[in-house]
Formats: sequence, structure tokens, C-alpha cells
Amino acid sequence: METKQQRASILMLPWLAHGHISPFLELAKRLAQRNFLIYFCSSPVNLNPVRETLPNKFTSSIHLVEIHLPSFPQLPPRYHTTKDLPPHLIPTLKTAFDQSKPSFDHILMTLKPNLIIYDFLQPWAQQAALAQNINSLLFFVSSAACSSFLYHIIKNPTTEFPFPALNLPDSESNKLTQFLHVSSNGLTDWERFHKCMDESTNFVLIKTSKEIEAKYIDYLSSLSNKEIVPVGPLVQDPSSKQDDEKIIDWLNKKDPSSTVFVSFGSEYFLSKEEREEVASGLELSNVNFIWVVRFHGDERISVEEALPVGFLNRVGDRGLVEGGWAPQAKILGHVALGGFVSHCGWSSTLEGITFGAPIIAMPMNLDQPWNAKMAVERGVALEVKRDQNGKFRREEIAKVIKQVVMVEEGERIRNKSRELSMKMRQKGDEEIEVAVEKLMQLALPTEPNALKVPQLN
Ligand SMILES: C[C@@H]1O[C@H](OP(=O)(O)OP(=O)(O)OC[C@H]2O[C@@H](n3ccc(=O)[nH]c3=O)[C@H](O)[C@@H]2O)[C@H](O)[C@H](O)[C@H]1O
Repeated sequence: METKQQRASILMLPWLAHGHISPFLELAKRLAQRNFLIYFCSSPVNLNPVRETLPNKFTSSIHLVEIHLPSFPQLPPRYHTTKDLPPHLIPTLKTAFDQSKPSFDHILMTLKPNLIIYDFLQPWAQQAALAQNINSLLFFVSSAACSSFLYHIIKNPTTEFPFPALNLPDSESNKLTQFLHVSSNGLTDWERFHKCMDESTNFVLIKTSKEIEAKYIDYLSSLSNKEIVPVGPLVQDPSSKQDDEKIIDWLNKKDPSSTVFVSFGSEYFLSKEEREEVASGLELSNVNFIWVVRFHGDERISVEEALPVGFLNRVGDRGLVEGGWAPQAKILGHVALGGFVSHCGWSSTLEGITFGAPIIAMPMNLDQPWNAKMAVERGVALEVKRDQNGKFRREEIAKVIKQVVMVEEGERIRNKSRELSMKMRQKGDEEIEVAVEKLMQLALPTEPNALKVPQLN
């Protein structure tokens, strides 16, 4: 009798931030399309928008599983996410997430998944899996460029990082790496990241491609002594349902490659001064633009109030400024797009490259400076230099936008972007297949001794 192939189940546990949930969900969709049963686990406040936007075709293969964090005085359930969370409460959120481990243990006992994929801030997820004899592994959603640099300076602080293209001035890299030494619940982010890497069963998944980061992936593997398996760019499906007719109609009236899209991700909110410089830079550039202006939840201000007086009148139909959330993938794939002014969050960097939109890089914090330098090194980005006070200025913003979008100057970077976009898509399709096969082996080992989790006596 033909044995029906058992359907492997994978439980996925991203960190409580959109910039992590989004890549985990994209991976979940790829796995669901290859017949895995996915349990997608997060706090209720994070799962609500996922529930609203998950395409119907996934409702039977991606099950949303709520994990309830213990109540903390300053951390009501609406704060069980980094969205609009006051920055000083981030360590409290990590502590609360750590303390949700008993709830996670119960979820594992109930669902009994074949495999667990966790994120870099929760080493307790791997311990919970081990206690129930379940294989588990890390899915790292930032760049190999950034992670290999950070691993290097922690492990080999006295030696030069072997890739000068990524080197930042000490003052800047020290400021950026400070976030790794922030401690919460007795663990620094570095200790969390290091433990999650070390304890990952067999290999570590990473959201990137050897097409753009081969040497950084190899170096990270040598530093961590782990096999690093890329899953490709995992770019979100541009056809995903979003209310975007107004933007697309506006773009349809613009000439090919004539327009820049301006966005600083889901969690970076420009200061008033930064908004002034970006607005004036766009005005000086004389280029068409769509700008998604986002505000922190506590900011009670309209788009008009946030912009320089008379700005919208002066730019007229050359510019479209939207508050809220834009269909970024759909915009980047539009024929009118000639450039992408980005903070270089990792998902945005990969989307810019995959859609062939040359990047005008304005990195702000976290891993973004390394993401930007990696894209510059690939020839598909130009970085806006900060002034001697470390500030972005309108003249420099305008200059780089024109260098990318204007026909003559921008031709080389636009051709390189188109070329890399095709290669990235092809390589990414191959890489996700390899990763899926390795996950299948880990979830449903064909040989009895293939389980790598040490057998508990
Ligand atoms: C992993 C880490 O998490 C954070 O993510 P953040 O949201 O800031 O930016 P992205 O990673 O670009 O992610 C942003 C994601 O939101 C989408 N989007 C955003 C705005 C909008 O209006 N519409 C959209 O569709 C965008 O397409 C992308 O997929 C940090 O940056 C960090 O640098 C990054 O490496």
C-alpha cells in the first residue's frame, strides 16, 4: 500500500517586530506552498494584522497561534509588539517574552510540531524544543554583511574585519554596536544572538542570497562554525491585497524610471529636522517622488503639518505624500520607478535589489549602515553622506537622487540594478528549494538516526 507522505509541521516564532514577522511570514508561505503545515506563533496584537491580510489560499496551511505574554504594569497587551512601543520599554518586552516560555511549552505539548524555527532574541525557544525532543533552528532575518561584522568584532576584536567595504569609522560602529550590549532579563542582545546561533540544530537559515552576499555568508559560517543556509530574498508578493489604486493611478501617469519612492521602514520615524531636509532635498532634486511619511503612535500630527510650509503646493503633481502604509513591493516594481530612497532596513534593501530599483541609501540605525554599504559594493546603491555633524542635508540628498535618476548619470547604476535583479530572482528560487529540502529532512528524517536532537534518556 502506498504510504501517504506524512505532512510535516513547523512552528515559527519570530521576534515581536514587523521587520521580523514579515520575513517569517514570507518563509511560512513558501513552506506552506510545499505542503508543510505551519503554526505561526506570536502575540495577539501582532497576529491581528496577519489574520486580516493572509490570503485565503493559506488559511488551511498556516495556522495562527497566539502566545500570551505575562502581564507587566507598563506593558499592556497592545504593547506586546515593537510597533509604537516607547523605546525605553524594549527591554521590558524582551523580559516579558522570555517569561512567556511556560505558555510556549504548553503550545509545543499541544501541537507537537516536527520542527521549530525561532528568531535571534529568544534562546529559550530552543531550550523548550530540546526539552520536548523537537529539532529547532534559527532563521536570521538580517544581512550576512551585518551579522558577520558583529560576530567578528565580538570574537576577534583585535583583528581587522577582512572586508574593508563594510568598515565604518570606529565612532560610528561603536555607537551602532552599543545596541548589542543592551541587557534585558540578564542577557545582552549579543548573548541572545550568539546562543541562538550556537544552539541551532544542524544549520542556520538566513534571509539573503549568495548572489549578493556569498563572501559574508561564508565568513559568518567560519566565525560561527555553523552551516549558513540562504533562503533567497523572500520578497513579499506585490499583488498582495492593499488599498493602493490612488498611488498606482498616480504612478501610471509618470514617465518610465522618472520617480523615486521614499520610505524609512516600519519603525524609523524621521525627526522634524530630518523631515525638513528630506522634503527640501526632494524639492531641490526636481524629480517625481512618492514619500510615505510615518509617525510614531504618540505623534498627533497630520502629513500637512509635518511638512515645510507651502511644500505640497510648490511640488504640485510632481510629488505624492502619503501617511500610513504604502504597497512598497508594488511601487518598487512599477515601471515609473527610477530610484528608492531608503533607510536600508534589510527587507527594503532586498526588495530594492530584487525589483531592480537603484537605492539612494540613507541608513539610520541598527544593521542599516552595513546593509547600505553591501548594496553600494554591489553597484546598486549610492549612499547619501552625512555632514560633519552627522546630519543628512538637503543638498546632498538632492545630489544623490539626481545621480541615480537623471538619465545620463544614472544609466550605469540602473543597468546594474536590472542585471542584479534578474540574477537575484533566479538564485533565490534555487536557494529556497535547497532550504526546503533540508528542512524536510530535519522535520521528517528519512533515516531513523537522522534526528540530530540528542535523545533524552
Ligand atoms: C529586520 C530589521 O527590522 C527593521 O525593519 P524595518 O521595518 O525598519 O525595515 P525593513 O526591514 O525594510 O522592513 C520593512 C518592511 O515593511 C514593508 N513596508 C514598509 C513601509 C510601508 O509603508 N509599506 C510596506 O510594505 C516593506 O516592504 C518591508 O518589507 C529594521 O529596519 C532593521 O534594519 C531590519 O534589518
